[in-house]
Amino acid sequence: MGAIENDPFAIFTMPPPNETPAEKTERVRREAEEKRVSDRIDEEIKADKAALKKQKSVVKVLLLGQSESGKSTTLKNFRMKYARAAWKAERASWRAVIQLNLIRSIITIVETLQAEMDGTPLIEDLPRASSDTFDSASPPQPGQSLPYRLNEKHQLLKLRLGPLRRVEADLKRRLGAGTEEVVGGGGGVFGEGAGSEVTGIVGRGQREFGVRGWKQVLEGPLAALNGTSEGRGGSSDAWDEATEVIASCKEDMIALWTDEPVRDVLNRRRLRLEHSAGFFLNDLERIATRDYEPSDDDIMRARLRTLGIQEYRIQFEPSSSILGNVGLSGEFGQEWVLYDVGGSRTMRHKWVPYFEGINAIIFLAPISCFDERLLEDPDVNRLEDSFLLWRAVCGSKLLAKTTMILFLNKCDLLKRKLKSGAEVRQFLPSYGDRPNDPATVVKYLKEKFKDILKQQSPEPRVSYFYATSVTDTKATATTLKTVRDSILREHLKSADFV
Ligand SMILES: Nc1nc2c(ncn2[C@@H]2O[C@H](COP(=O)(O)OP(=O)(O)OP(=O)(O)O)[C@@H](O)[C@H]2O)c(=O)[nH]1
Ligand SMILES: [Mg+2]
Repeated sequence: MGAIENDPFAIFTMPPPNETPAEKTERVRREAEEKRVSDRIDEEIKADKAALKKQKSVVKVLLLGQSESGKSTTLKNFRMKYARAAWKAERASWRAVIQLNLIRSIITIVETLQAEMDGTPLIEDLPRASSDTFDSASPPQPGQSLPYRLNEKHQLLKLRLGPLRRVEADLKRRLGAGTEEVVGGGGGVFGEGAGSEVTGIVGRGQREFGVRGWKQVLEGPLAALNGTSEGRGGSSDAWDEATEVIASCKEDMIALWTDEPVRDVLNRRRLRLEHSAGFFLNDLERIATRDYEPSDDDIMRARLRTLGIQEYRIQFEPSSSILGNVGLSGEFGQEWVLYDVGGSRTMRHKWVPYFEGINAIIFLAPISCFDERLLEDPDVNRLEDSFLLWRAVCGSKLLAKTTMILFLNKCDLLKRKLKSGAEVRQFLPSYGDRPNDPATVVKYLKEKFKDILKQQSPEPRVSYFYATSVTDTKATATTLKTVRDSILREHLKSADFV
């Protein structure tokens, strides 16, 4: 059989009849060139396909929620469990952040005492929430009618704790360009119209410190500890000086924090430091020492506000993946990118560009703050803000197919708050006469969030709801394992190219 019978297309590639030797040479050269171009195109297509497959095989998760909802803490849990080496390398660097958190609390107390000594009037009740479903007025605080009894001892403590201000400035400088003081502002649930880069607040004597790039910040002190951070103007000696001053102030800090009249003043001024972020005053004995090393729990509780968007990569071990269970191998789904965002209103306009191509949203709704208001907008109840935000996220067309995971967070604080007498129905009238216990509150709020999801989702979608306290690393590890496997399972289902 000839070539044409074997290959019907051979007729198109056969040499022309009566081809001269020169024509043949030219034809062979041309065919070789065409093959080279064709092979290159094939290679490029193959590489593009591989890149697309790799890109599609990467799992992308976005952490959303208002400021102080626990997004960065959830990320820390992920990294502690699944990126152990990087987590360990950063551990020492968190010491500076925790020391700064501690000093901030002390300075807040000193300033509050000063206001009391100066006779500065109590902050008036802030305006009521505009919503008719929430009542943001604070209930009367215990101890409001107690007389204050501040004396020379308090003046003396204030004097002796003065050097902490210098340490605060030093720590801030040392933590570097990645951090800055922040204040509030910005309207709209996604902070629309808030074009400016952050900056502002904070009410009730609290001040906060933000971080534009965790890595920058954490590398700063670490480099300083290693004596290599000339750019940040510091040697480890100067670094140790901060620790030295803090250690030498330990007894005075304890005296201040455990003083009964001081507690009365804090109550009168409605300053509940033990409920606020970055609270370490009950750990002074352990932390205000020369050889303090942060524990995992300390790092979870450390507070550093996120500014902008932070991206973290986690490479899961093949053995720790569910891939084997579903009969898949290779690198599919092992690489994850987690995006941590700043949650205050001025920063929310930056979220939307990240919605595209996201596999799952982990939305943090702190449910203990049913009686609190947004720092950046004191007219808005924090729980109400979470409902509005959840509504907007669930209703986003870009996220129509995204798996939604809701963490009803800060359950530990909810328990403490309910135990101390705060009543949910006082702030959320629709709660009605239901029992004011944590289980009922969690159940009620979970249903509310579920209803919103159902109403707002453009099409039915996969969703999961968890009651969490993400500072509890052990319980969170279990939750994260379930979350990871659920996200991966959905990702595999949608992976039509595998
Ligand atoms: N007690 C308790 N504290 C929590 C919990 N979750 C977070 N926190 C603390 O709340 C503070 C704020 O948490 P972050 O994770 O920094 O909050 P965020 O959502 O990242 O806030 P932004 O970066 O401002 O958007 C930290 O000091 C945490 O340790 C929780 O479940 N229980
Ligand atoms: Mg954060």
